[in-house]
Amino acid sequence: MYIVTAKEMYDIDEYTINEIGLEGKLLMENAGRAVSEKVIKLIGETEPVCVFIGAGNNGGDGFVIARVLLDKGYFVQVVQVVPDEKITGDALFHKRVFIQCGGEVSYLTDRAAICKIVERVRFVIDAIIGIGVKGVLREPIQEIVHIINQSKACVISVDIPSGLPADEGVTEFTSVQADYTFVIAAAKESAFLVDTADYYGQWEIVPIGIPNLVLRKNSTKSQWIESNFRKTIPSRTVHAHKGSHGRGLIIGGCSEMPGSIAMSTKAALKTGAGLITAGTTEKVISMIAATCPEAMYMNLPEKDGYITSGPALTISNYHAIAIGIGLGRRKDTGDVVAELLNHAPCPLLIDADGIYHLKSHLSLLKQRSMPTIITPHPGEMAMLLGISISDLLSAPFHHTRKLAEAYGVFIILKGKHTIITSPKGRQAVEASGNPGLAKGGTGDVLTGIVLAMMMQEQELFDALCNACFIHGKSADIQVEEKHAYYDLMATDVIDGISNVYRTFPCKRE
Ligand SMILES: NC(=O)C1=CN([C@@H]2O[C@H](COP(=O)(O)OP(=O)(O)OC[C@H]3O[C@@H](n4cnc5c(N)ncnc54)[C@H](O)[C@@H]3O)[C@@H](O)[C@H]2O)[C@@H](O)CC1
Ligand SMILES: [K+]
Repeated sequence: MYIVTAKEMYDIDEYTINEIGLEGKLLMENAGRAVSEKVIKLIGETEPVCVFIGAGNNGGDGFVIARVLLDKGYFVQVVQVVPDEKITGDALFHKRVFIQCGGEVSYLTDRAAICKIVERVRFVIDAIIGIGVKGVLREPIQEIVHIINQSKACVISVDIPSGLPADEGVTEFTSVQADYTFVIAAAKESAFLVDTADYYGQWEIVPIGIPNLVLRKNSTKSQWIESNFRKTIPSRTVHAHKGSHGRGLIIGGCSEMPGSIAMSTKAALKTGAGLITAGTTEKVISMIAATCPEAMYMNLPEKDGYITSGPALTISNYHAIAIGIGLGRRKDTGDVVAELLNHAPCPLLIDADGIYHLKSHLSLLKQRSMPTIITPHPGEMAMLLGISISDLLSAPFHHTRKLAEAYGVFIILKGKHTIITSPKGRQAVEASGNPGLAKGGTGDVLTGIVLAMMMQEQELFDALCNACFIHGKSADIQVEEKHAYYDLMATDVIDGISNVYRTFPCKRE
């Protein structure tokens, strides 16, 4: 499930056509057929359909769809929204084939005529513009898009809702609001962004015969889905003992936030960590020890209820360390974060208040010889970058990659579409989870899950993706089986980890 920019998609098309030898006309035929199949499943047998067609290859896909539907006996009306001379190349080829097969094409831009057609059909297929859109839609297409959006018809977009940019970073646009989008060959970046994702409606990718190797060669991003989880999650061997699955240390907690470290610790153990030590203040230990009897505890020095650095903090004996949850923002607490950045001899995960302190110690990241992972939400990420949240969210792939590459850090940018980025710029989107997760404590649970995954035998990037998958799927299964978005609690997400392992057993189990 690759994710591409418009340029990457054009490179993929070009390589497939020129190097692999699959002609453009054939790809268009495949695209139109693949979308038609989905459309037929969606609309049933007798519904009249109107296909709106623009000047480029997206319109060419529209002519193929119109032909396939006509051939299957549907009443198909084709509205071409540009003059005849604009239809060229492969699109013109498929327009001629459509007409040869008995199809009729009307060139229409008149508002009244278009309103009349749209009122009469229950389904509109939007093949006006695809990934070739430049800037805000010009007239008369903009008005036609408004008419489509105001109609009661169910709108099915081909590849991308017309007018919507494929790439991140474009903030001004007018777009078709689709109910369904059948995306050609690979997902486009805009399907994962806060301001553009909803225009797609429900969407799915349809393959059109582009070889996988071409897709792989030309994209650096993909979606992390169930099959990735099943393939990469390591099995537990029968000879394993608690030391085989990682000794982890979680540092955090203060008098006001004792529960956070309890949840991270529990989540780490539930995810499969062998041994977890919670490093926190004496008071917090006394508050949480009974809730998590499986954990060990490290009593850390404190000042006014917050952890400070001191000799009690021993860090040499762990496979991975997490710091930040419920830590507080005092300067001397930040010194503990700096100490770990300087001396932690293992992978280090920094979250929550740890990320706040990291802002003053960013340069230390570059000199670490072991990996560092940060798990910011958009507010924390924007703070690290010194930009606004809206700027971050308009181009999250770009901004996270920039920070990851500049500081050699792995980043999990949390959100509806969580983006995982490696220091080399590899990126994955993990999209499980639901609005029930928008609640205090769920980030602490994720930290525990990530720490546990970091200590299992898998590539670190895969481990981070799998952690996000476990967290999101746990919430999804809980909501499917016994909770609602309202009452899902962070502790329910911990309990639900069992469901994830039972629902998606790893292949060797
Ligand atoms: N071989 C290929 O390249 C394939 C391409 N495919 C389809 O082709 C699409 C890309 O095709 P194209 O590159 O021809 O581009 P599009 O078909 O997306 O759109 C280009 C047309 O839109 C017009 N346009 C752009 N911005 C506009 C604006 N702001 N206002 C009004 N009109 C505007 C342009 O004048 C141009 O005529 C994909 O989205 C996909 O649907 C598929 O058929 C598969 C194969
Ligand atoms: K379209």
